[in-house]
Amino acid sequence: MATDLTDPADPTDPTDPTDPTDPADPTDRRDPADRLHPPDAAHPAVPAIACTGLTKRYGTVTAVDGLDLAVPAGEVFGFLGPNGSGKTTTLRVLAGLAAATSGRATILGRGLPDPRLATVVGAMIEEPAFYPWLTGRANLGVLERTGPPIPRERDRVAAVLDRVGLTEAADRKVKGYSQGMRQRLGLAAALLRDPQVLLLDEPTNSLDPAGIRDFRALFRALADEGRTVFLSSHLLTEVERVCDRIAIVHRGRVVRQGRVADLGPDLETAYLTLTEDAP
Ligand SMILES: Nc1ncnc2c1ncn2[C@@H]1O[C@H](COP(=O)(O)OP(=O)(O)OP(=O)(O)O)[C@@H](O)[C@H]1O
Repeated sequence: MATDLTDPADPTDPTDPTDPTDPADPTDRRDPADRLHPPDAAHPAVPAIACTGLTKRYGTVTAVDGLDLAVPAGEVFGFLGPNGSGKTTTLRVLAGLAAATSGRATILGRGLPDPRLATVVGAMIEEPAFYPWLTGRANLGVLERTGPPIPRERDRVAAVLDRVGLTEAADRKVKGYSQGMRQRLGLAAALLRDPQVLLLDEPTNSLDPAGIRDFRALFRALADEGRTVFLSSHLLTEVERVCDRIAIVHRGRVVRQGRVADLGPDLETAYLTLTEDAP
């Protein structure tokens, strides 16, 4: 992906979406997504992720159908829905891997697509691709050298390998990795550039119980650091344990979003009721 190193706060940058307007100003009639700010996750008025009428069609298939979403910064947000309801497609659009057919999406106030987001968004979507004949550490080294700039840290690769519990296996070739180890390496790759927003597609689906527990703690720690973790999942119990809020998507639309506690005592019942005519 091309990298634009333009200073986002540079007033001479014509593409700079920074807008000094107070986002809480009730007299400002513009679309909230147009009242833009520097990419600052700590700014409470700017949702980390916002979608308005987001639509993605593949030929005659409408994968995402007018999806509205608001994900606050600094939280773990669960994106739930039946098979084929549009979760991965939404994540692909948010990660810049697919273009929306219509509608609007912003991350940290920046309208998509925006190449500058490559430095503040980390993604693990579908099966992460790695060179099988290289070690996990070497694969991350390739990403470190080829992508957008990386935080100045003595050994960033070692730090993220440690964070996902892969230090011991770091010098083994990826072709010998289990599914769960690949998933850990995928998360390490997503964390490499110290992102403010993480987009994770079913990040725990190959992990053993200890791995799920470790990832849960990691997601919470990332959110406590002010980052936003947006994850899709079918594991309702896990989502209940780790997420602050959720959205339930059905046939490409959000049918419910809010705090987990507000969905009633039983997330499974709420989910099944809202998606009962799913194929
Ligand atoms: N590249 C594509 N070409 C055509 N149709 C696609 C493509 N990608 C997704 N779709 C269709 O879009 C719809 C949504 O798919 P998507 O993968 O986003 O669902 P999902 O909610 O992630 O499903 P799952 O829970 O099974 O992973 C499905 O009908 C799927 O067949």
